Amino acid sequence: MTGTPALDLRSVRRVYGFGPSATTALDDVHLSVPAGRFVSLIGPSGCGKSTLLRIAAGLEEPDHGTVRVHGVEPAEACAAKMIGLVPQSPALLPWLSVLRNVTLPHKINKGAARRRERIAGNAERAVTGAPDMRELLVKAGLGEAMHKLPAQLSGGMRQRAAIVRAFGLRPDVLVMDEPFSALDEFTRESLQDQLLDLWDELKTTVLFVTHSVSEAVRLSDTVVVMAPHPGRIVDTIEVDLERPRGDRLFGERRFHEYEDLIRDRLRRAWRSEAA
Ligand SMILES: Nc1ncnc2c1ncn2[C@@H]1O[C@H](COP(=O)(O)OP(=O)(O)OP(=O)(O)O)[C@@H](O)[C@H]1O
Repeated sequence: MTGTPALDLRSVRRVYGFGPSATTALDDVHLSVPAGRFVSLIGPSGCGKSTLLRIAAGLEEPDHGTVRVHGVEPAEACAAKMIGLVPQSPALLPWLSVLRNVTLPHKINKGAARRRERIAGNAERAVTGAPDMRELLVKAGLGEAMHKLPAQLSGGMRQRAAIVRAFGLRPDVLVMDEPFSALDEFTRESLQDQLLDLWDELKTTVLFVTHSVSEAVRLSDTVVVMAPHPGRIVDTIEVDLERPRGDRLFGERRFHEYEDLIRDRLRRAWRSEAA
């Protein structure tokens, strides 16, 4: 897959509604993400982050422009289960144990592996198959909880289960829409650690929406700053901090310099809107 970006959006435009009440959610968006990168989208409310995610995940089509996922159209990538989605609140099936919830997608999507193999250059990932879900649950701190029902878990545990489930199909691209926004700070940091561990092990490309500057810096290789009216990309910042990025990172000057830089770019995005 060398050379073909995991995600490639060119001149993407998305407008909701018509006439004077139309909203340009995305205007002339270009984004190319090499395979294996962790990219965060950050920006004021309404700047089109979720719209961009939905378009990248094939849940919505742009009005103009092209989108490719490992060189193919999002619909084809979806059919081959190359794209995983973690929404803001975890949608687990309440009558199934955690273990059955996370293994279910693999069971019902067996045909996807064959489709994936047929997509040029993608055979290598497809044949490696699904990771051991019990092992992933243990890694995510859910070893004791794997036979419990979702209702018996805390919010943070449910979100961890949803992340493990998304990784279960070994998606080439994982899109995550503010998955930790409803959690307290400590749970959030612990989930960031676990997400980074899983990402490091499975080498998935991640597109992650967040409102938290420190979360974006801690997790990402690249932070994409967006501005609204019209929704657009205004800055792309490469985060050149060593990995693994444990708690120690919070004490490092360079970490805070990146936070300051991104806050400054966000302020400019706000000002450009107000002007
Ligand atoms: N289905 C829709 N119909 C009409 N307008 C929509 C629709 N979805 C999004 N929009 C509008 O498009 C713009 C971008 O919305 P989007 O949800 O992508 O922004 P966001 O950056 O994710 O916002 P937030 O941070 O508040 O979640 C907003 O003005 C929103 O009102």
